Amino acid sequence: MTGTHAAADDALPVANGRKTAGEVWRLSRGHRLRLAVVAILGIVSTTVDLIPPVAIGFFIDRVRTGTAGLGTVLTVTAAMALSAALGAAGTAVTIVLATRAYHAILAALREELVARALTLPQHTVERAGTGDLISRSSDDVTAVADAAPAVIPVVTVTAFTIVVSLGGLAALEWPYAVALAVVLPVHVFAMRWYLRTGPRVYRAERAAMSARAQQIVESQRGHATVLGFGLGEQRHRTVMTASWAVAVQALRARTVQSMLNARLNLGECLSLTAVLVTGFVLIGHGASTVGGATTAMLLVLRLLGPVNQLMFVIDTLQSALASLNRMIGVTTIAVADTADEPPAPRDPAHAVRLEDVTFGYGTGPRVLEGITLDIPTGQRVAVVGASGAGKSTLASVIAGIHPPGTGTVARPASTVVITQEIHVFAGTLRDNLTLAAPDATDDQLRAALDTTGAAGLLDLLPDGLDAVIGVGGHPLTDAQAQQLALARLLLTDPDLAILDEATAEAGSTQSGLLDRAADAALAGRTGLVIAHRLTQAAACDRIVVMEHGRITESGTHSGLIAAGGVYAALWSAWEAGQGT
Ligand SMILES: Nc1ncnc2c1ncn2[C@@H]1O[C@H](COP(=O)(O)OP(=O)(O)OP(=O)(O)O)[C@@H](O)[C@H]1O
Repeated sequence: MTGTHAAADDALPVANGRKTAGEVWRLSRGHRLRLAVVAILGIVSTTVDLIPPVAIGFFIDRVRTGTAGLGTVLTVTAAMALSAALGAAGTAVTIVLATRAYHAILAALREELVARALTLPQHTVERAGTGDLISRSSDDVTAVADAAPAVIPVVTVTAFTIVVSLGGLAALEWPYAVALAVVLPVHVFAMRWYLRTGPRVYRAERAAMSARAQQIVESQRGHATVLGFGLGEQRHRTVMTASWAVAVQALRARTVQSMLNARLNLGECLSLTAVLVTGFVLIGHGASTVGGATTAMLLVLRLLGPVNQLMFVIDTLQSALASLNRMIGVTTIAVADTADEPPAPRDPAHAVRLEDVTFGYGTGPRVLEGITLDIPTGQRVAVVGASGAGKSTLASVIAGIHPPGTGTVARPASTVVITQEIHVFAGTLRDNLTLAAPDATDDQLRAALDTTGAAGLLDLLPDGLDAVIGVGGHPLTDAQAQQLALARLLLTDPDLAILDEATAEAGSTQSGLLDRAADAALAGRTGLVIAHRLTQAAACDRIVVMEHGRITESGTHSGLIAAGGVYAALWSAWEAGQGT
């Protein structure tokens, strides 16, 4: 990947300045005519703005030589009024056009970012942390959009004012331009120092914000676990530490800003002094008039105002650029990096085939070791084992969510996984179902709900399929959400269905209902069920037992009971537990 770097091994990439410039140029296609009009209007309105300093100098000289009359006053006043009106109108139009182009380009970038984020494989997002991606598509987009009102007027006006004012100063008397050129390096050094220091500080601030978002998202996502294990205090401390890191980085950023102010004040003082002394010497030698020196001072003031303003918005600009680099970092992740491993060629009689598969998360230890598994088409296999044995990881590797470390995985192209984390999208019940099958008719949607035992949901919701569910709508219970997911599975009609603890959350009254729903959803297709309740496993064609990342037993329920191994022991414990 070129033009981007990852802040840490697992972090999403961040584009460098060159890459960002290239991407912005590409996204500006379609707006270039508008940008050209911005440039022309900007130059013209800034040139018109030069009239007042020249008119004031002219007026002072007339007064000093006693040649000023009512005509001079009227001419100067009219020129200044005309310049103010034309300059203001031209500048306003320039800013409006520039702002429109800015937001149009940002909207295009945001669309690309969201489209890319939605196609990133889960393992890439998990490695980087969901918070990082969320922060880039929320905090960073906001930072870039919020920068517009402050940055656009200043950057557009300043850029043109600098060019035009410098030209005007040189045309007046070259020593003025030379005097300014001598002290200009102070501004340049201030700018260079800031450009060197600012992005680093702002990047660190944004990274700290990402880390904080990640901690908050994890605490909320794992709410049940946090409560279950009494981790509230620990999570609170973790979020506080992450928040404090944001505060420290924000303080650093504001310190850098204050140091910039000090440098700007020094530059301003030196520039004005240099031009004032030059004017004094030139007037003394008869090379300039008092009016000319006044015009020069006014031009320098005109120039310094925008230069200082530019420095102040560079602060916002740097922050926005750091965010822009992070946004573009996501959009430019190479497709090859994100493409899931294609499933190995498969034998139609064997829906799933794993050969000597190993897997570990990131640089962590292996959690799957030497897994060889064959699931004939149409067979329903249950995976059982202790917590942490690797069942969910195996399901993810089979589903293609995580590519295997070594070994090969073959699976049907059409595979659907249902995990405990079922997302109900904010929208109608119909929207939530047609995600899986956009062309499904209402009858088909109702039939899917009926098959998964969720037809009663339609009676509960007065608007039926048009009822709004999810955030801001009718809340669904966990069991209803699972039925919805199973109905989506039915509508997708995949060759392989993987149910990872899909019914484990259910209470005892719901579990029978969900077992039947899962049974109906799996009917007639190859299934892999990560079973926590052994009755679910017992109903499968075959059971594989996992221990410490390995498959240690495999067989039918009765065969494994007869073998008297780990499964038999688990079953006895389960039966004993049910009896109490
Ligand atoms: N995203 C992850 N990053 C790092 N380690 C992980 C991740 N997910 C799981 N693990 C680790 O991998 C090992 C296997 O976890 P896995 O969730 O696959 O087990 P499991 O048998 O499904 O457990 P459970 O029944 O508790 O869900 C565990 O040691 C777990 O801590």
